Amino acid sequence: MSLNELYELNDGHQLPKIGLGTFQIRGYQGVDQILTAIQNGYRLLDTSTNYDSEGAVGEAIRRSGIPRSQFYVTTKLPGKYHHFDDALKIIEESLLRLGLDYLDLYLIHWPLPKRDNYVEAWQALIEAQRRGLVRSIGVSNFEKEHLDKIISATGITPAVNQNEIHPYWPQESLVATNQEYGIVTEAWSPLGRGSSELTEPLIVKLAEKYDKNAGQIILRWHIQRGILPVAKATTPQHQRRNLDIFDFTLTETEVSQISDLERKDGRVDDQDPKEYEEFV
Ligand SMILES: NC(=O)C1=CN([C@@H]2O[C@H](COP(=O)(O)OP(=O)(O)OC[C@H]3O[C@@H](n4cnc5c(N)ncnc54)[C@H](OP(=O)(O)O)[C@@H]3O)[C@@H](O)[C@H]2O)C=CC1
Ligand SMILES: O=C(O)C(=O)[C@@H](O)[C@H](O)C(=O)CO
Repeated sequence: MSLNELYELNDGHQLPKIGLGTFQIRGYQGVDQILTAIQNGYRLLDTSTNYDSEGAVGEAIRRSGIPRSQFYVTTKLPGKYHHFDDALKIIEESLLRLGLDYLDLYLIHWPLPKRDNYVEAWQALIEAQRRGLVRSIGVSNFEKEHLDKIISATGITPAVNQNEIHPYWPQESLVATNQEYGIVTEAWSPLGRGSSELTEPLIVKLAEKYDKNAGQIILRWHIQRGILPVAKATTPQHQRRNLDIFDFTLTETEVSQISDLERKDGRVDDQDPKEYEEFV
């Protein structure tokens, strides 16, 4: 397996095995940090209208001098735009902010089931794909019941579900559901947002065994579970190391041992998709 291998999506498109998260990477400094990541080899860039980093992502792509066709750009629909016409307009706004004429992947950021407009939002994404604004469409933070509802209402299965996944929150059941439905799972906060997961004795022991660092062990665990981690890294050394995870293999037992680090309160920020309301 190598960095150049791609995940195949259920709509015929592809995605790299790992991406760069851009939550809180913005402004001129953000452009520099994303440009460095691109120079270090990242081609999948994950942003969101909610992050206010779409401008920095687009500028870094332009400054890189690398053809747009080599990038995989993802952005996401905020909850306040879960209505059909609004969603299509904000997708166009994202394209304007990024300075691109299509998106590779567009996700509903959160289902917001209390508001219960996510089926209408999904219908808008289907229309955006039909109009050629986006290549692939997917969801984020959707659980089985939310997936079932949009699939039965429209007959269209998302290509991707981006979920919170890290060693304290491995989400084995949801990952299995995504797999059963032919949906590629992306992991957000794949490193537990740089928390104590990186100093867990098991992770440190495996890092020594494989002559890697803790972040690389965790990212390798995602890859061997068939998951696409979207890891944020502003430090150039972290950026480089996080791509250097394709020259070793954890044993099946080690993969299971890392999953066993699960905690009941393992979420990074207590964001339960059944309850969570976006901050805007
Ligand atoms: N769909 C959704 O609802 C959500 C999506 N996301 C997406 O997921 C992305 C990643 O999640 P995020 O919450 O940012 O957290 P991550 O789990 O990616 O952790 C990022 C932190 O880990 C540090 N780090 C990165 N690599 C290493 C390494 N090799 N060793 C040690 N530390 C390391 C970074 O430091 P440094 O910056 O110094 O390199 C940073 O502090 C977001 O940026 C966003 O794109 C996030 C939350 C929710
Ligand atoms: O970063 C994102 O994509 C989010 O959805 C945010 O909610 C993030 O997880 C967060 O923690 C904001 O405080």
